[in-house]
Amino acid sequence: MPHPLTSLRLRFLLALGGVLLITMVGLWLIGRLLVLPALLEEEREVASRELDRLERSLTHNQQLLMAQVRDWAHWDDTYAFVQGQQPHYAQVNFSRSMFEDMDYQLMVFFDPDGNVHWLAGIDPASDAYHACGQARGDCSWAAALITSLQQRLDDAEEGGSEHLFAKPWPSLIGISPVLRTDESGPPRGWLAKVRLLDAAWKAAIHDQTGLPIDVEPTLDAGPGDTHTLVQQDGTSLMNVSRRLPTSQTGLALNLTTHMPRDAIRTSLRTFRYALGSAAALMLLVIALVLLLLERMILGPLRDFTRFTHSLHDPAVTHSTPLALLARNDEIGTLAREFQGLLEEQRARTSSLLEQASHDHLTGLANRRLFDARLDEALIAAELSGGSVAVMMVDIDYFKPYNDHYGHQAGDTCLVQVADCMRRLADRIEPGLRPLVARTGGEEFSLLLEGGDHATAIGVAESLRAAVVALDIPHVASPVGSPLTVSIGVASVQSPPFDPHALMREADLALYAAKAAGRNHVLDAAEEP
Ligand SMILES: Nc1nc2c(ncn2[C@@H]2O[C@H](COP(=O)(O)OP(=O)(O)OP(=O)(O)O)[C@@H](O)[C@H]2O)c(=O)[nH]1
Repeated sequence: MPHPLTSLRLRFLLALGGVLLITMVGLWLIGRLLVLPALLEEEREVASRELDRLERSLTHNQQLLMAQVRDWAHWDDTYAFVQGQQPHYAQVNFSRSMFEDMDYQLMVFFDPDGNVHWLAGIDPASDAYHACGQARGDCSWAAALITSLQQRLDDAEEGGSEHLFAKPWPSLIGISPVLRTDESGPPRGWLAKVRLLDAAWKAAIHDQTGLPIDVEPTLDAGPGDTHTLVQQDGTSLMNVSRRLPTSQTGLALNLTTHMPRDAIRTSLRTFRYALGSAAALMLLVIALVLLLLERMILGPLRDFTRFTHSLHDPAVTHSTPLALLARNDEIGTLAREFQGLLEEQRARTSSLLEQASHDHLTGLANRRLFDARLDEALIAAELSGGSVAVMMVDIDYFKPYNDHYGHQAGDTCLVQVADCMRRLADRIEPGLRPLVARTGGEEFSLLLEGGDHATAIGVAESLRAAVVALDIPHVASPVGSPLTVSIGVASVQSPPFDPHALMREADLALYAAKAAGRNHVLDAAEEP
């Protein structure tokens, strides 16, 4: 069994875990380096578009103011008023409520020399409405603003001029020359109207656009919009500002709004959700892959390993599990190849065992096998109280046979005698487990397990007669043709169950049989 740390399962788990990690890091990097910057860029673009909207609102307000200025300035009554006529003009047309309704902070009529002819407005500090002939006394709050206006009177052509002021207050300005109603001249002075970009104006813009707005004086216009992230009441907001140039040199207005970051938060949440889902999906896939790996590869490999391991036990003779052999995949091919090799190996082993234990000429058991079986039989007999009989069979005068008929014929003769012994053994009761062996050149032995002495003598006699019956000519035999054998018989049925002693007895009996004139069967008891 492989070490748990080197097992395929763990290595696959680590490899798939690595893939998951790399994928998640890759996705995270994609989110960080590509998605997030793109979302931020889009958020900035949206913020800039909102600023565009606010700027358009401001411009629209400016144009509206300008149109109102022109309406008033191109009017016969105004034309007369700035020339000192129309004594009730101011009283009839101007009041605090009119200023409030029209969102005017200040209206100033200038004479053709640029001097103030008349003015009216609401002091932003005291919120008091005053109308005056000069920017003094109750109207002194407007003096600085009027000075700025006077510097721009010359810019106002027939159609008038629009201005954005940063100081003294952020304000929209409209200036128009005073003409008759039919817009004929000559101009008799100027009319200027001022609308402050104050809290009321900001609230109105907020209502119109849905965007909070702030306008602050600042130094000079800067390039592009600036975006900053701020936390307000625990909520992340994006502040976006744009510097608008004013008519006042070196001064600008900072137009600012802030927007909730809902869109980017939603997108990021969606991205994180997608990331989490991808991770969960990959985990599921990994679990599934491991499960399939276990079922399709690791499980069968384990079965295979268990089987190959069991082959170390020589008693195991079964073949590769059928489930493995039946597979159509690579493991099936491996199992079939292995089974083929196993069968070849077993056949080779069996052939080697056969060669090692049998005589190649006659096919009978050889001495090694005979001795092994004799040892087993004696042990079994000793344990069970049984008996064992052996007989030694020797062809009479075989040397003369060889000399007379030749070695080849001698071989044939040996095979004939061996076959005769085999046939006889086949007829012996199987319970005696007869074993015929070629134990020497022209010497054979027969083992009977459990046969008593009389049975052994009977078998030996039958064998001697059977060889005679073969009628193999042996004209060179001193005892005369046909070929004969001499047999010595020995048996044991009580201790000691010694194989050497038993074989020596059989040998002595054989010697006695030969001495008795050959073609004889003698047992140990009958030896001289
Ligand atoms: N053809 C052949 N002869 C063999 C083989 N093995 C042994 N022999 C011969 O068997 C003969 C045995 O001769 P001996 O031991 O003198 O015995 P014997 O001539 O049979 O005499 P006794 O046994 O006393 O009857 C020898 O000539 C061996 O060469 C064999 O495999 N083939």
